[in-house]
Amino acid sequence: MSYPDSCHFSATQVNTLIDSLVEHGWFIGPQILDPALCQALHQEVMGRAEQQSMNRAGIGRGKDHELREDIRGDAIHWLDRETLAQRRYLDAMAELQLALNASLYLGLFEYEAHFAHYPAGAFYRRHLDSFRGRANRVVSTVGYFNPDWPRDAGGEMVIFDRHDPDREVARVSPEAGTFVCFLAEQVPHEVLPTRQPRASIAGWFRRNASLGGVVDPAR
Ligand SMILES: O=C(O)CCC(=O)C(=O)O
Ligand SMILES: [Fe+2]
Repeated sequence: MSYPDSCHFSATQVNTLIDSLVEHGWFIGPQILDPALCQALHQEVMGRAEQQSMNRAGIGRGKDHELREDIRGDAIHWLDRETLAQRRYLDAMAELQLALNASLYLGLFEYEAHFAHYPAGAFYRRHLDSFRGRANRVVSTVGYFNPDWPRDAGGEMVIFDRHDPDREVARVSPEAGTFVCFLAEQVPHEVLPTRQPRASIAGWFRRNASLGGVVDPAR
C-alpha cells in the first residue's frame, strides 16, 4: 500500500487547529487524515482485534492500573512503528508536535499513542486524560478510521466545556478521516456506547514531568 507524501497536515489545517485549541481548548477536523492511511490503520486495528493481539484497557498508571469495564471497555495496542501505516501516522504527529511547540511554546517532548478497538456495547465514561499536578499529558489527539459510520451507530465522542463540565459543547462521529485534539488536563470528554466495532488511535503529546531525577513513567 502506498500513501501520498502529502498525507500530513497542511499549513492552513495546522493554523486552524492551533487557533481552535487556543480559543476553545479543542479542535475537531473532519476529513483531515488521508483516506488510504485511514483504510490501512482500520485494517490493522480490526486485524489485531480479531487475532486478539490487543489488551483490555484499564485506568490509572503503574501500580494504580486496574481494569474497570464499568468505566471503559476498549482494547488497546501501543504503537511501536511496526507497520508503514503506523510510521506515517506518527510522522504526521511529529510534525504537529513541532508546530504546537513553535506556536504555543508548549515544550512537548514526546508522543505516545495506542490503537483502540471498542467492541459493540463498549464506552468510556467522562474523564480527563491528565490530572493537574501530574502535568504529563498536555495535548490529547484522536484519529478515527471507521468508514461509513451510520448516524444511529452511537460511539460518538462527547466534548464538555472546560469551565463547565456538565455542558456538552460538541459531539464527534468516529468517521474515517476525522482528527480531534484537545487540552488533556482541561477538557472532559466521553465515548458514548457504540453499537458496532469502533477503531481509532488515541495519543498524547507529553511534557517531561521528571522530578528529582526520576523520569516520569510513560503509561
Ligand atoms: O476514542 C475516543 O473518541 C476517545 C478515547 C479517549 O478518550 C481516551 O482513550 O482517553
Ligand atoms: Fe480520553
